[in-house]
Amino acid sequence: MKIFSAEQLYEADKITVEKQEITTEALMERAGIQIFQWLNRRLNGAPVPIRIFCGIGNNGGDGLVLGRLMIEHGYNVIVYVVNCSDKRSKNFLLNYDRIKNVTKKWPTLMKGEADFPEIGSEDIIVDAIFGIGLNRCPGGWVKKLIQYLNESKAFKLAIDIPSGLYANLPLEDKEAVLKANHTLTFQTPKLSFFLPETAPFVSNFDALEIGLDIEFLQTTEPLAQLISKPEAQRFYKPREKFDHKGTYGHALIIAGSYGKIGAAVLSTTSAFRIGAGMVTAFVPKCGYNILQTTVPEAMVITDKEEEFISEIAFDIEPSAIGVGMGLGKNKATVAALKVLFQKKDIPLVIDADALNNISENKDLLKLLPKNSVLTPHPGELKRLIGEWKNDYDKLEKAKKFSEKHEVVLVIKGAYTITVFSNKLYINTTGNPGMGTAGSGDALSGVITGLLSQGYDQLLASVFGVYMHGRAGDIAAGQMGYEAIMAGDVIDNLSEAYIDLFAREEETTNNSAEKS
Ligand SMILES: NC(=O)C1=CN([C@@H]2O[C@H](COP(=O)(O)OP(=O)(O)OC[C@H]3O[C@@H](n4cnc5c(N)ncnc54)[C@H](O)[C@@H]3O)[C@@H](O)[C@H]2O)[C@@H](O)CC1
Ligand SMILES: Nc1ncnc2c1ncn2[C@@H]1O[C@H](COP(=O)(O)OP(=O)(O)O)[C@@H](O)[C@H]1O
Ligand SMILES: [K+]
Repeated sequence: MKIFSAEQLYEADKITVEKQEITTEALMERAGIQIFQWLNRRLNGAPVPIRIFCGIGNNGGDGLVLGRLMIEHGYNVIVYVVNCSDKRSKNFLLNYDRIKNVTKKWPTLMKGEADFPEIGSEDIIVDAIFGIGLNRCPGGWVKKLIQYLNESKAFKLAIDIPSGLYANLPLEDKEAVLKANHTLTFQTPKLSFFLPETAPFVSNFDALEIGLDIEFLQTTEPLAQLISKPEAQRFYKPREKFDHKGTYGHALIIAGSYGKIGAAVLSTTSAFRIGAGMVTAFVPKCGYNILQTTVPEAMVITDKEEEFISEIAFDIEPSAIGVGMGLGKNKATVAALKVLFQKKDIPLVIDADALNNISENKDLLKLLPKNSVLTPHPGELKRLIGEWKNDYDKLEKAKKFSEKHEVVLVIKGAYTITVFSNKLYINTTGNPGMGTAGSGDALSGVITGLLSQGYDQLLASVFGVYMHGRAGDIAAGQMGYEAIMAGDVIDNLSEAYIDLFAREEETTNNSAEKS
C-alpha cells in the first residue's frame, strides 16, 4: 500500500472530484458514511454517549456528517464545535446546516475552557478537531481541550489523524496531540503513523477506502510503501521442480567471537531456514565444535585465531555473505573487514559489530561495496549517520547516506524501514516479543539466505524483514511476547512461508495480524 503526503492527498481529492464529476461535499459524505458504518458495525445500536468534537475545517465537516448519520440511526450523540476560528470551510458550513435540519438545534459551540463538558469513562470521544490540514501547533484553550480529552478514560476515536499530528512533518509539541485509541484514516495511512515519536498517538488504525481516483493512486510516486502480505506475496520467488541446492546459492556467514558464537549459530540457521542451498559459517577456532554440533547441515571454516576473526580467507565461492554478528571489535578484525570489502562482486549483508567497526573507522566506510545491505538498530544507525533532530530528520539523513554510498539501509525496530536511495519501505510485521537478544542476528541470516537465492538487495531486505517479522508474529501467537527467543523466530520461518499463501481462515488461530 502506498503512503501519500498531505499535499498528494489534497491533489487526489481534487482530481477525484473532477474525474468522477462529483462535488467535494459528496466526497465528504462518502468519508462520513465509511466512518459511520465502521462505528455502527461495532456499536450495533448501543446507547452509549458519543461525543463528537468537530473543528472548523473539513475534518470537522467529517465529524458533522458522522454526527448526523449517527443521530438519524438513533444513537445518543452530542456534537461540539471547537470554535477556534471563524474561518469555517465551505463543507463544514454545509454540514453544519444539515445537522441542524435534523436536530432542529445547532451543535454545542465551544469557545474556551468553561465550555469543556463532563465526560464519562464509558463515553466515546470522536476527535474531528484537526485533520491533515493542521498548519500550526494547537495552542491556548484548544491545546487544553486536547489535554482534557487525553485525561479522560473514554475511548478516543480519531478521524483521519489524531488532532495535533501532522501527516508527514515532525511533532512540535507532544502535549498538544490527541492520544487516540483507534484512528480511522481515509484511503491510505499517513507516514507519521509509523515513526517512533508519532506512532504512539495513533495506536491501531484502519484505512477506509473513499474511492479516490485509481489512476492517481496507481501512478503517483508515494512518500513510502507499506509492506504487508499482498506485497510479500508478489516478492516471493517460487521454486521449480528441477531446482537443486546449487540453484539456491551458497551463503557465507562471517560471525562470532569468544562468548558470542551463538550469533553465528543463529544467522547460519536462519540462512538455512529461509532457503539457502548451502551455508558455510566462518568463525574463530573456538566456534568450530559449537557450529558442527548445533548446525550439522552447515560447513565450517575457521580463522587462524582462537577467539576472534583476524583474516577472512576462504576457497569457496559464496553467492552472498553476511558479516558482523557477534564479531567484536579487535583491530585484526577491522583489518580483515577491509580485505573483505574489496571483494566487490559478492552481495553483502553488514550487521552489528561490522557496522560499529565502520562507524569507528571511516576508511572502512569509503570501501563499502555498492549495493550492500546494512541492518542497523537505532543505536548502530546513530553511530553511522550521526544524531538526528527527529524521526523525519533521521529519514532524510538515512536517505542521503543510502544515496551517497549506494547501499540499502534497514532501520530495525517496530515498523522496520528499509531505505534505498530516496525510497522508503515500511514493514508491518513484527512485535515487541522480538526485542530479544539474537533476533537481529536471525534477520541478517534471513537476508543473506535470500540474497544467496537470487533475490536482489532491495527485495531480499524488504521481503526478509517481512518474513522475519511474520515468523515473530506466529511465534507470539503460540507463546506470547515475553517467552520468545530468537530461535523461536527462526523456527517459525517455515510457518511464515506457509502463511504467505494460506487462506485467511487457516491463519487466524496462530497469527498476530496487525491492522
Ligand atoms: N481526500 C481526503 O483525504 C478527504 C479528506 N477529508 C477531510 O478533510 C480533512 C482536511 O481538511 P482541511 O484541509 O479543511 O483541514 P482540517 O480540517 O484538518 O483543519 C484545518 C482548519 O483548521 C485550522 N487550523 C489548522 N491548524 C490549527 C491550529 N493549530 N489551531 C487552530 N486552527 C488550526 C486551519 O486554518 C483550517 O481552518 C482531512 O483530514 C479529512 O478529515 C474528507 O472530508 C474527504 C476526503
Ligand atoms: N517492538 C518491536 N516490533 C517489531 N520488531 C521488533 C521490535 N523490537 C525488536 N524488533 C525486531 O527484532 C530485531 C532486533 O534486532 P537487534 O536489535 O539487532 O537485536 P540483536 O542485536 O540482539 O540481534 C530487529 O529485526 C527488530 O526489527
Ligand atoms: K482528527
